Amino acid sequence: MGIEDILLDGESLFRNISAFNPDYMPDNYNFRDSQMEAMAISIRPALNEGRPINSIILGHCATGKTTAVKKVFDLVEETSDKVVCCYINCQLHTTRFGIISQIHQKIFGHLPPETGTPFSRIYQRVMKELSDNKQALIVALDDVNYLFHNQHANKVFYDILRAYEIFPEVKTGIFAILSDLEFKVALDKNVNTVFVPQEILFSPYTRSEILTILTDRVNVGFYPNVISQDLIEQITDYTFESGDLRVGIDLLRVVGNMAESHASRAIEQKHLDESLSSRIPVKLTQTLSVLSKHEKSLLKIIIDYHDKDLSAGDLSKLFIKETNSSNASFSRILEKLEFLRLIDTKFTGKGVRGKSRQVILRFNPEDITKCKI
Ligand SMILES: Nc1ncnc2c1ncn2[C@@H]1O[C@H](COP(=O)(O)OP(=O)(O)OP(=O)(O)O)[C@@H](O)[C@H]1O
Repeated sequence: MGIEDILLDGESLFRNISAFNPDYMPDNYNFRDSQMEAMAISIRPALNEGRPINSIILGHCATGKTTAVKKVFDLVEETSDKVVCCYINCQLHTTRFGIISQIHQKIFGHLPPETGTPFSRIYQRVMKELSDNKQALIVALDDVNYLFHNQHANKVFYDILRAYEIFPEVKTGIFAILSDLEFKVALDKNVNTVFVPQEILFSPYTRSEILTILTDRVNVGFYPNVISQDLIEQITDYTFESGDLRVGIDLLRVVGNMAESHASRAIEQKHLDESLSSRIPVKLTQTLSVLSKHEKSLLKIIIDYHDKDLSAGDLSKLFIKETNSSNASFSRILEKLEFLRLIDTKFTGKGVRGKSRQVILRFNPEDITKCKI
């Protein structure tokens, strides 16, 4: 097939390819009723001028936490205008200013000016509006562990939860979403004075639940008979073993594309085999996509020299030479890469006062290179 044929060939196996996108909102959303009820119960007091119940929403990755929160928020906003529900992705918004700006956007429909307006003025404007409208505010902080990095969590929680000290009428609550149970202890440490939450737990999906979810997605995303039951079962096994539902949803998209690129009318075993052999972990792709230019540069240097056993000091010299940045910036970025769990650092006992550190990649360097950072 020539390139033109590929572009013009209207025939597709996908009825709705967006069903495999990471942000797709499934109409059919099963197995999470009890968690969604618990969220509704936490929000209910706010519908009657009470204070919402703070909650921590815990569960491994891809157990449906974000989707459940967004669905409940939509339902609340359809039911009542007494509560403003604001969902914030803390991977993207990590500062007090960034977070209050998102709340501002939710309330006023636009972001505040990025420069020149101090935090306190935006904060007052937001809270005054809520107070005038007698509205409560619920903020869902997704992947809240990203706020621990620069010790922003405590301030952000304080900003939101202590609004009543200045505006007694404003009732506020937080849903803190965490996918790594280890971080729960860190959250307690970071915000224990202001945040005493109830827990809403998202347990991992069973194999049969995964099968149902993937089958639903197949029915929305592909035309009938594009994929056999046997292949769906194999993808279910692979997903169950990986412990990440996103792997299965993404794999469906990849095998569909693979079959299309072979101009096949259906997905075949060889397409699945080929897709599995060239897979990049989804989680890795996601993490790499939020890195800045300098963060990527340092990661590339670490990859290039990963088998040379260089110390952090050696890497620092290479990084400074390539990017013209300072040693402080090297240390900050190294710490961030470690925080994102892309690398580990280990003291070797060598160097000045035994402070020399070795930097170890936590991922297969080939996988990172495949992501074309
Ligand atoms: N019960 C379900 N039914 C259908 N699709 C689901 C269900 N649970 C999760 N998904 C799908 O799995 C993917 C991940 O879900 P979601 O982002 O809500 O999980 P999460 O727990 O917030 O993940 P993370 O902690 O990694 O951010 C999404 O594509 C979502 O549509």
